[in-house]
Amino acid sequence: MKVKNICCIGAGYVGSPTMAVVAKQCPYIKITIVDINESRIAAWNSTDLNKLPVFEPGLDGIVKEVRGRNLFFSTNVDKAIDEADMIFISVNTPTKTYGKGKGMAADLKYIELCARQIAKVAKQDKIVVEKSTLPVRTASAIKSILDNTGNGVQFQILSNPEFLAEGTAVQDLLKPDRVLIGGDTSSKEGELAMKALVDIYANWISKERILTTNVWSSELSKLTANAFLAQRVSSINAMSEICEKTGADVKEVSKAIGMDSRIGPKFLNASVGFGGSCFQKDILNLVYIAKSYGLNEVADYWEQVILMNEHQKNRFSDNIVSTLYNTVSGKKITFLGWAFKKDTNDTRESAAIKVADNLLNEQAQVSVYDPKVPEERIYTDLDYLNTRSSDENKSLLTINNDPYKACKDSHAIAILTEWDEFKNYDWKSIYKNMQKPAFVFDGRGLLNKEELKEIGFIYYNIGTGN
Ligand SMILES: NC(=O)C1=CN([C@@H]2O[C@H](COP(=O)(O)OP(=O)(O)OC[C@H]3O[C@@H](n4cnc5c(N)ncnc54)[C@H](O)[C@@H]3O)[C@@H](O)[C@H]2O)C=CC1
Ligand SMILES: O=C(O)[C@H]1O[C@H](OP(=O)(O)OP(=O)(O)OC[C@H]2O[C@@H](n3ccc(=O)[nH]c3=O)[C@H](O)[C@@H]2O)[C@H](O)[C@@H](O)[C@@H]1O
Repeated sequence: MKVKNICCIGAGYVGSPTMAVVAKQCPYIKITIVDINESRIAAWNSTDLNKLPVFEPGLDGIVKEVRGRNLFFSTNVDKAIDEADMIFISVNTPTKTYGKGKGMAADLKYIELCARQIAKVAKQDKIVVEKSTLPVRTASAIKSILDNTGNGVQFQILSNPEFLAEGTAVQDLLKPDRVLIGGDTSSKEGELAMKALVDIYANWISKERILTTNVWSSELSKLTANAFLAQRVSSINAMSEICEKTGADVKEVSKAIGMDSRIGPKFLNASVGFGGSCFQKDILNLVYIAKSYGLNEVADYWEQVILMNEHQKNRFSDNIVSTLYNTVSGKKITFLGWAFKKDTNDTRESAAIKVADNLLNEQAQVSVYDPKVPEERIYTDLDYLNTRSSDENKSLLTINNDPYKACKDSHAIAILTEWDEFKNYDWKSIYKNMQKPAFVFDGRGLLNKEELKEIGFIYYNIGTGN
């Protein structure tokens, strides 16, 4: 079967870049991305490419090329489902905030709504692809809903988790390390459905990189990959604290261990803590799954990755307070960066949020500059914590579109995101306009320590003694 019409439910950070790249590489497939969020769809349809809801290097060019050709954004979910041969579900699967599994399990209500809607609308056989990250065995729940509430048509469920990282999404999609497709390997229909999806990717990805497995292995591999990646960050962050106490330098340690080909050099940058919408959520989900099978030691093992990450964020803000003579009350502290990593406007679970909250508890005046994150997003992130009223957050935290103004008169600068532009600032002029002594707390090991010290800054880096 050759797929000619795709519907993708969910126009977020995954659905839209992924489908834009599929549309670019497969001009013969008509793709409609649908979402219930009208303003998000309107923004994807905006003629001003700077207004696209997701900032990703290279994405605007691709959207310009394919939008209106074979890629469409719409709120008409039923129509797109009806017309499609293959439907990708790429909706959010956040941590549950209520009921059983609160704070740990994945909330699958959006997934279930999609399944019920597909079942209601579909009048011909469809292949349904799980693109969202899901707990292992979710495919059986989706299948049960589709088979029991559908119109008697046949559904094949595939798992096709996404491994793109934000900030490099386009490159990751064009040249993935691998594509993973899980399906029903025991039936002819299952094999055919998998082949239909393999054939789409094979338009630009070599067959050796397209891996097919049973559906449970595919679902679990996604959670496993994120757990391993996050574990590496927590591991190097744990070493960073030992480095600070012993005079070792975490960058040198990373380099030394990374040259061992069994360890490898990537993902060994010590930081203020990992953020992003998925690492924490997916590990919590894994911990919940382990606990639900009574595997308490397994659950505790993975939970430690999150606990270490919390510790890293707290110890960063604690260090700011203790270094500034044990009080930051009324002192201006400037945050350079709010996004959870560079080259994205995404702030979900960004370390900056927790660090800001801790400092605001100490009555600091926090001033924020981020090149891509809009002002209202920053306040929404803080308000979501419910630590203090929205008015209080607004009075304690200010946002500035000019980094030099953001830094003026501050006692300390904290680097929360590794945006490249921070390296090229005129640090002499920033120093001149700050309170003295002027401190820099580099949560990303981004700046040139010697240069800053030469200017007069007192400079703290994660993972090096002073
Ligand atoms: N953000 C990332 O880098 C990655 C995310 N993932 C996974 O992909 C999934 C989606 O993540 P994001 O794109 O970041 O989420 P997102 O929150 O940016 O986008 C999800 C979209 O789905 C829409 N939606 C929810 N229910 C709907 C429904 N019933 N009908 C139509 N639209 C609906 C929402 O309005 C939202 O716009 C999650 O499971 C996530 O774990 C996987 C790999 C990378
Ligand atoms: O499922 C997902 O959502 C995605 O999660 C991560 O991608 P992402 O969160 O976009 O970004 P990463 O580059 O993995 O960074 C995550 C966090 O770890 C931090 N990090 C990363 C690497 C490192 O060495 N040190 C470090 O602190 C980053 O600053 C960031 O806050 C994975 O890398 C993707 O493969 C996966 O698809």
